[in-house]
Amino acid sequence: MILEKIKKPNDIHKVSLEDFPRLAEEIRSFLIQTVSETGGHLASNLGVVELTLALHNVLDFPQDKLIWDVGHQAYTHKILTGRKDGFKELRKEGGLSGFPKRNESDCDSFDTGHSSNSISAGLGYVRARDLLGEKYNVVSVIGDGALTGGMAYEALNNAAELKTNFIIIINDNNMSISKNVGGMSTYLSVLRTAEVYTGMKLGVTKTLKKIPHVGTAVVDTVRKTKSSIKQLIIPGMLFENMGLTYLGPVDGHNMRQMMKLFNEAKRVEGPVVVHVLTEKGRGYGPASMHPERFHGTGPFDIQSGKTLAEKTVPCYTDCFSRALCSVAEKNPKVVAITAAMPDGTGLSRFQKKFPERFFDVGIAEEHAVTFAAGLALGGMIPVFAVYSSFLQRGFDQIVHDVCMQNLHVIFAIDRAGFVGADGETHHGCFDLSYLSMIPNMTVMAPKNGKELADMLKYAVELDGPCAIRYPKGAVCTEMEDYNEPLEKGRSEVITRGSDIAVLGVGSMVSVCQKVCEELKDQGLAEATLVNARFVKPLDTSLLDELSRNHSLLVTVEENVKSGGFGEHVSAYMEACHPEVRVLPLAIGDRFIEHGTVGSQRAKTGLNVQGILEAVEQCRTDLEDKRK
Ligand SMILES: Cc1ncc(C[n+]2csc(CCOP(=O)(O)OP(=O)(O)O)c2C)c(N)n1
Ligand SMILES: CC(=O)[C@@H](O)[C@H](O)COP(=O)(O)O
Ligand SMILES: [Mg+2]
Repeated sequence: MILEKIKKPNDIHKVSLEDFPRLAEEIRSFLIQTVSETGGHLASNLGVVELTLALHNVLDFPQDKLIWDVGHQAYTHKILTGRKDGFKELRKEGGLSGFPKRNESDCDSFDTGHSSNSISAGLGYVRARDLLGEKYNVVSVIGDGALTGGMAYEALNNAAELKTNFIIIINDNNMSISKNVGGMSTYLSVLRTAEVYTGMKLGVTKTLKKIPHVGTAVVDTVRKTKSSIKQLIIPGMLFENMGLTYLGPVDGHNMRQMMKLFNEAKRVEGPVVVHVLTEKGRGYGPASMHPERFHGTGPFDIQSGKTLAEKTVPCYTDCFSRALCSVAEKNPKVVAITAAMPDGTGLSRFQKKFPERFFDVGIAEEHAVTFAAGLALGGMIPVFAVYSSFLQRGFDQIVHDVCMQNLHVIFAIDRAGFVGADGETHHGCFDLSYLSMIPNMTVMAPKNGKELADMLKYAVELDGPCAIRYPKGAVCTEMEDYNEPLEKGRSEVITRGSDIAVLGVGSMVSVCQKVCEELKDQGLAEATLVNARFVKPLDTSLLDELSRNHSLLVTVEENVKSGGFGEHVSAYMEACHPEVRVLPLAIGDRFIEHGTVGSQRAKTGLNVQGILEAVEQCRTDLEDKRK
């Protein structure tokens, strides 16, 4: 095994070029075997094996800086930097992260997880390097999907002014998670067939030279200008016209060609774009045939490619997906938007049923929000289905373009709360805070799948901006008999008791129900259980009512404490009912790394045991104070 020789960074330099294809094969077998057991991002990683080998061959770690956009494709980089043994614990608590992490290795130059920021980060490194008079290479690797995100263009625009070396690699596999979309994707397709243009270029040169007296001079002049004759033939040489050198396209599975080009790129005094063509899922039949299914996968059977999930339980995404189609059938104004995640958000079903009312805007959450604002003003009812953590990108647009104009835009926010194996970059634990502080916004969270469907119907009828946030994973089917009609800003009381009231938000309601049962089993008076339903507007009339026969209100939410539901309740109670103690339970002021959702909830005290302990502690404090 050649792979056995790779124990630490730069060991690749000891491998002879002839052995590279075998090494690539060994890495692919290792990746397939490992990910089939642990789950992870397989297809993208299989596509960049040779690209990573070629890069490692021309770079030195840790002094050179390699920044992987999104970072889901950095497995080979991890293997080549001495982390192969860690793959047994890939994405598990305390184990190897699925993304680059500076605290995991000094060969990881930037922590990533969200897309389209690698060029900005790389450019920052370049400017710092030059200011400090240091000498190292900076390489940002960005996928064709990530290149649909606005930040990438802001960075390219800025990078164009550089006079020193900065290598930007476009890893073009003609796929985002799903089929890539938009004009840039089309443009890359044109460049992909550049051999055709190379042929034409020679042809045109010959033709020009045939023009009597001036032909040769024209060719020479064009050659001498920076623009090169290529521009006469390739329509819109976007990168070159901007001031970046464009090299490629090069076969991303041909290591010799890539290394030659990378070495050339290192010599360019300025920003250089190297266009590398790769195949997503390469080397594993099921993944190359279904790259979207193997983009991120759970454990699977290598032979058949089938996932090993014991049984398929319906998830919130599925529930949302059906509910949306149902409201869209009744209301032709309902349109749906995704930022490159039709499968993850469940919009694929809508896309099939209502193709003309479906919009995939690429990985462009900021644009999606303002696009929705325009749709709303034009008379449609847009539903932007998006993961909580990715919506963070669109914050200003929510404030400025949607809420300030009080527009009827619906945000269907998936993956709200902990997400497990993807870790801190992907948790949706800020949305309750960053949404509920914006004027005009209504913020809801359903206790179960049935309520999610009801909230969506309600949101379509409502006017003004509105968000519904729901968690990753299996849908809660408990408490389905509790389904009072939704009323703006009104919570739902599930059980009425006294002394202690437990107010849960969304995913935490079923957990709170178990807490109340436990409290009852402990011989305490029956606690009141409240399904908050609305985080904004706050149900202040219920809080007034609860203040009459409760001494303690416990709020529980899968969101950071700062700016969350609990803080809003605390502020109100302090102002209006200071005699009632509020115990806000939420995520503390820190990032929670990868693991299982269960362990992440336990770590932050958001499980039955954690809540009971906090309540017990609080009651003891109250008792002590009374004495
Ligand atoms: C801001 C943001 N939105 C959405 C995502 C989800 N996401 C992760 S990878 C990906 C597709 C990336 O495509 P590409 O850059 O071409 O990489 P490939 O998977 O093809 O290697 C998407 C949409 C994300 N990580 N960050
Ligand atoms: C890398 C990335 O951002 C996505 O692939 C993400 O991991 C998808 O998460 P889900 O598996 O929850 O859809
Ligand atoms: Mg791609």
